[in-house]
Amino acid sequence: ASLAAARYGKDNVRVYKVHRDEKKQTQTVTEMTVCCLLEGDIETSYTEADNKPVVATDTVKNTIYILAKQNPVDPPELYGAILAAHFPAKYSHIHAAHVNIIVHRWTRINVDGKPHPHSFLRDGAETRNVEVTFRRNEGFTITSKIGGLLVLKSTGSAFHGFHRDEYTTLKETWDRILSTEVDAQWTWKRYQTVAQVESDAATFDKTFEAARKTTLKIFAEDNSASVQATMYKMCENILAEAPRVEAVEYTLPNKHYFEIDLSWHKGLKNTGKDAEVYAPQSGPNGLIKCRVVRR
Ligand SMILES: O=c1[nH]c(=O)c2nn[nH]c2[nH]1
Repeated sequence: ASLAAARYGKDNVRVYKVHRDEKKQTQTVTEMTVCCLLEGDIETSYTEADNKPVVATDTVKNTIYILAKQNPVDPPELYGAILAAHFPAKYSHIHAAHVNIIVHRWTRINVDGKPHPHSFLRDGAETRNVEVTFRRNEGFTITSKIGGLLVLKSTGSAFHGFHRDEYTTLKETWDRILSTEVDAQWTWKRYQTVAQVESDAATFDKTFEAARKTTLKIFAEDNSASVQATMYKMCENILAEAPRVEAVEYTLPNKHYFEIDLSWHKGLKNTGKDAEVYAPQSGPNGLIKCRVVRR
């Protein structure tokens, strides 16, 4: 047998950082969960029980905290790049690092119409995520993500004209509930240095906000012919708004809400245009994926 691939490190490293603006008497917080995995000349630690090449995962964890203290943690793309580049720079036998960051929501609380200086709420399980791979002599591959953005529309969604045969029972519909949990990501043109990533810092934030806004706008306004058709429009818009983005990928579960026929009860009408009470389904669910690139 031989080792075909190997990477190791620390996962689920929870990090909180506060920024205190003395002048404005306002504090800002960031909370994230970090995974950092290393690749390099580490084969003998697997094949010969030789621990000499092992930078301990505990050391990786310590490094995550130290670099969070010494560097900005926002945008996560920049902190991810600083962290990923650190290991090949520090350890000549480590050639690549893979960093995954999940940024959790702490939205500033508005009290009596005013943003509170140091109080926040977790308004949803939605996260902003980043995946950074740094490989010596190759630079950074950065992917930015929206995770877990749960949306529903009560109409404005149809699904008809699909293929029918002896396996098909699904009825066509011109008016259905559409609900999904948006998992969207966009991959940037390769960066060569941390300085180049830093020079684009504002672009990462701007693009995240634009992608989120576009997703919600198209979800709401598109008279959806299908999940496929609506998600393609989202991807097209993001590519148009972010010239440095090379590809956009969406993964959308179709979280079904089924009509409940109640006509057996005294002829109670609750289907078609009379449908009001539905059964939300945990599963099975549709799962629709796409990757859209520039022509
Ligand atoms: O939007 C949809 N796309 C599909 O492919 C599909 N299949 N069943 N329902 C569906 N809805």
